[in-house]
Amino acid sequence: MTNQHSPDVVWHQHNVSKKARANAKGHRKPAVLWFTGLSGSGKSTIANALEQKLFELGYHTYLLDGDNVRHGLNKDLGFNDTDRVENIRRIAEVTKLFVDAGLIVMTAFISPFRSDRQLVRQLHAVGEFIEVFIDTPLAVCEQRDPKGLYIKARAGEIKHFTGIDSVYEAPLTPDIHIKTDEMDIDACVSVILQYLQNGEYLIR
Ligand SMILES: Nc1ncnc2c1ncn2[C@@H]1O[C@H](COP(=O)(O)OS(=O)(=O)O)[C@@H](OP(=O)(O)O)[C@H]1O
Ligand SMILES: Nc1ncnc2c1ncn2[C@@H]1O[C@H](COP(=O)(O)OP(=O)(O)O)[C@@H](O)[C@H]1O
Repeated sequence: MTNQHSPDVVWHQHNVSKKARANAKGHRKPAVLWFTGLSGSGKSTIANALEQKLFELGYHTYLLDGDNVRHGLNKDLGFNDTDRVENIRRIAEVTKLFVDAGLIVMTAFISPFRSDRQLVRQLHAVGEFIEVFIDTPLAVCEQRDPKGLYIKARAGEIKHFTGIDSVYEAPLTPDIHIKTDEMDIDACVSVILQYLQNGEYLIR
């Protein structure tokens, strides 16, 4: 592994492995559940409910949320395409560290570009990246408008708003496909838990 800006920096191999860290937590294997979908689709709501469920079952989880990360690590970034790409690139690297720590990670970012989500998948080992498409029609998101952002975007007060004047590229083959206009929150969480159980991520 090389760093193009600092070719003399070498990668350190640690004595404690990712697998050992995961097993110490009683996990079978770490993973990142990468939620993607429009604003208001339900990413944060479902990821939160899922995290609570996993936490109650005794798993060590961490939830990275778009709004929160943009208050800290990515507070220098806006919503033009270049900044969104950099936003996802940094988050991807953070998820890699958390997965290396052996955790079950959840992320709730719009992550509108297919190519970026593909890059995140490639950053992780096979089976560690689970793309969760929170598939909610724009009209439903707009009706919900939990933060009042769509109304502002329609009024031209927010520029580059996803689904209005900025693109959202829906996943073509997501690992998990959730339609929130057809299932309540508990049912959405159950579908994801079932996937984790079937994939032998969970042992209890
Ligand atoms: N222009 C524009 N477009 C989309 N969203 C906007 C915008 N401006 C602010 N917000 C708020 O920021 C949240 C999305 O941030 P993300 O980091 O997830 O976006 S991205 O992945 O970089 O596209 C998003 O949060 P969610 O509603 O939870 O998706 C919005 O609350
Ligand atoms: N089945 C469902 N799954 C997720 N959210 C739902 C569902 N039905 C209604 N909602 C509501 O939709 C809104 C989704 O908002 P939020 O989770 O903040 O979306 P996002 O994080 O994608 O922007 C919340 O007000 C939530 O209560």
